[in-house]
Amino acid sequence: MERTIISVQNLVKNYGNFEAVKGISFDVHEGEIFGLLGPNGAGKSTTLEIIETLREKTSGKVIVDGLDIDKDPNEIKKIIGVQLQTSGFYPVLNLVELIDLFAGLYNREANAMELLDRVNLRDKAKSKVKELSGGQKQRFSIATTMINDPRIIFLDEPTTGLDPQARRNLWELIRDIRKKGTTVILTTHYLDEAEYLCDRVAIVDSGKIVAMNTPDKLIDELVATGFERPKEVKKANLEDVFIHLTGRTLREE
Ligand SMILES: Nc1ncnc2c1ncn2[C@@H]1O[C@H](COP(=O)(O)OP(=O)(O)OP(=O)(O)O)[C@@H](O)[C@H]1O
Repeated sequence: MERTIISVQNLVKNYGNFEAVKGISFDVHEGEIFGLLGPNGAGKSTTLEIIETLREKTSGKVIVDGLDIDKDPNEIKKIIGVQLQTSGFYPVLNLVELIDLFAGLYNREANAMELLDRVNLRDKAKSKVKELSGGQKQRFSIATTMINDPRIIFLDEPTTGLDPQARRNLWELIRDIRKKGTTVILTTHYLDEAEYLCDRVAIVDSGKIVAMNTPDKLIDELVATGFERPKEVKKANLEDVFIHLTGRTLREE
């Protein structure tokens, strides 16, 4: 039996008269990668930020690992890791110094080199964030989510703007984090990413969940309605060509 680690019930968020989130409910199971998919403005980031305790909800109930967001937001903060935009990092500090700074804020000891190893950035330990490539910046921001050894990490569009090799590298990193027992909740616009990474997805549209299941079951449900994709005449696509020619290894270093 799966254990529910996040429970969202009838969540509503209004910005003035505008209803950004219109009463959504979902559970995230411990140890899974759960994806929120949806077009721009669907309400994905708003939903994540409410669960992260960074944004006030209008109504509804959110329970994170048994803790009520209205009663124990500070306890929730201790067990989650939130990916920050890399533009927010202090520009004068190098990667090790930034990790030490965050560890201090969490009141924790952190082994900076071990964390950098996990995201394949040991050789950049003395670099500043602005000296990193896009993929390296994303990997570093994921490393910072793990400083407090969280039970759950939140990733908001972790691979947006990355090249195919860097995306695949990040997918393996996210799977590796899950393999070590951390629950992952992420948002993405990329459906191939959701299909490859997520155990279950919720498709959000205009503030409502329109479907929720494993990617496989959602596809089976669509096929059962008689839907058929126009026949693919080629056995590969342009991305296959690109990866075949340029390989899977990271090129950013
Ligand atoms: N602080 C705010 N004040 C007013 N409206 C907001 C605010 N934040 C978000 N919105 C609106 O709420 C809606 C949902 O925004 P949200 O950022 O949650 O969507 P999203 O699904 O994450 O979109 P994206 O994929 O573009 O990041 C949008 O219409 C947005 O314009």
